[in-house]
Amino acid sequence: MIGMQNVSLQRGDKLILDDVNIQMGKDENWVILGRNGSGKTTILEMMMGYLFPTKGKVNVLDYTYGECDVREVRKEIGYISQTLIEKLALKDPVWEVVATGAYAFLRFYQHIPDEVKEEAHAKLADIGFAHLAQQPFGTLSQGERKKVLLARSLMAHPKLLIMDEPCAGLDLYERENMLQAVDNLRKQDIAIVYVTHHIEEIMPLFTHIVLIKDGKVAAAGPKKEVLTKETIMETYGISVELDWFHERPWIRVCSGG
Ligand SMILES: Nc1ncnc2c1ncn2[C@@H]1O[C@H](COP(=O)(O)OP(=O)(O)OP(=O)(O)O)[C@@H](O)[C@H]1O
Repeated sequence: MIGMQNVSLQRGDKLILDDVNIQMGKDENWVILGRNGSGKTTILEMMMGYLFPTKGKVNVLDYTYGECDVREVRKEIGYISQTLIEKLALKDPVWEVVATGAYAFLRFYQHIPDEVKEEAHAKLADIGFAHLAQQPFGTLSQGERKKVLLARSLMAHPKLLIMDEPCAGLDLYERENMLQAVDNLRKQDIAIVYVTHHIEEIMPLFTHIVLIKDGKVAAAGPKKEVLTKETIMETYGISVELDWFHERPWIRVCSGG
């Protein structure tokens, strides 16, 4: 599904990624964890083909970057980030914002085909938002906007969905609501790559974790092997106790770093 082989990225004197090797298989859903500035977003941007490595190779789906048309790859990937929310039209009705996902447009300037309209309404109904369809996007809460973005990303029937901190800034209720929508994606044939700062967001659908430290892979593999109090200490420099409850990891901090 995704392969990064000996990937490094140098910007001036700074080695942002240092010999990163990650192999994400089909039927696996991955979480990327790491401290601020460790290189997580840089990795996502390489997966999207927005950034190219100074060394190494990146394969996504059946494509190899550098040997394919990046626009073709992007058609098969959904990308959810705060930056995208900021670019969408706040005055447009919610269903229209969802419909733009079918073409990766930011807004429509032409007729929207009936079947696209219908699918947008159906996607909103799937997340329990049929009642919000006509409301201007800008009037929604942050949590509602993020769920709408999720519905929008599914309009293009992506094979891969990349999510950069989709729960950032959400209250407990909105976060759990969003996480449930993410977990429900298990019913669809989509591989997910998810970046977060919050370990408890690792929902049961996630199978694998990669820990990034200072631009390097500190550990990668099946979630229960990779996520331990020792690896958390190594990555974050904080001593914790870790418990799995309802197939989600929860941490208790023992002492500051
Ligand atoms: N063009 C650039 N020139 C120099 N350094 C850069 C450049 N772009 C990013 N960086 C640095 O690369 C590092 C990794 O950034 P990145 O945004 O990938 O981190 P992150 O793990 O996503 O962080 P956060 O969790 O805070 O979002 C940071 O230290 C950042 O300052």
